[in-house]
Amino acid sequence: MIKIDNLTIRFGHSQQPVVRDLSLSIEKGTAFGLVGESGCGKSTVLRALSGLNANYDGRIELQGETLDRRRSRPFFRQVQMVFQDPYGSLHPRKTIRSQLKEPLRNQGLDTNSVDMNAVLRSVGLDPALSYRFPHQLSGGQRQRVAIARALMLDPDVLLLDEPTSALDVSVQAEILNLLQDLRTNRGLTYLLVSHDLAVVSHMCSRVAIMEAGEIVEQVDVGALRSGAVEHPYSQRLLRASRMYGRA
Ligand SMILES: Nc1ncnc2c1ncn2[C@@H]1O[C@H](COP(=O)(O)OP(=O)(O)OP(=O)(O)O)[C@@H](O)[C@H]1O
Repeated sequence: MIKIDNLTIRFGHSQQPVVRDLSLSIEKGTAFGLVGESGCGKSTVLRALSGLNANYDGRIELQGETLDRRRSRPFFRQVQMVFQDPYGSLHPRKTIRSQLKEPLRNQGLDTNSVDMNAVLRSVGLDPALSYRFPHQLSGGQRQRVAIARALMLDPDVLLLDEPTSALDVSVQAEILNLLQDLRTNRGLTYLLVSHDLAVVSHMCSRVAIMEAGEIVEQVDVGALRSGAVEHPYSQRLLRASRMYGRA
């Protein structure tokens, strides 16, 4: 579904790239995790893939087609992003209803062409909440709204940037389970960025471990769960995680 070849990203005139020669591929209908410590470049990869940053070297393919650096409208029907902080990603003075219609407006589609109430129900929200503003919802409800907005165009791929790390621990599991169910029911493909090995091991079948802009190792989730990682950095990350001792 997604193939990234030799992605390199620099900011400004810096010689030192923030992401260096990164390659990975993601099978359709699977969830792929990108993990690593804060600042290693995970979000930068996601932003390049999503079209938010067109300034990269290398090649990104979607379903076998190389993407133009300036993404076209159809790209956004296929690929949508969910950010870490739903409060920041939702407009404070617009109702949920109005914000859910935005992706349709951006595509020049009739805003009544999608059954918004059905989408809201599919993320576990009562459609009556759509007349509220973001501050009138809980953190978990807001993230459900952000997920609903990403689903309005019925995409194939969701790019998930730390989708639960701004939430209470009790709510995190609910949102992760929701994302799991949505992927299965809709046949979605996920690229999930997280600093939390427990989250990626719960959600993903394949995981790339990133250190300072480079992937040091890619493993199946079984290897992660059993501690069978080889690179010293991966071993250190595993020892430091809350998964340590559970394997
Ligand atoms: N627009 C930008 N201009 C300059 N430097 C940037 C820009 N965006 C990111 N960086 C730098 O790139 C590096 C990687 O940042 P990035 O946000 O991708 O890391 P991350 O692994 O996602 O970390 P976190 O989990 O904390 O978000 C950091 O050193 C950051 O300061």
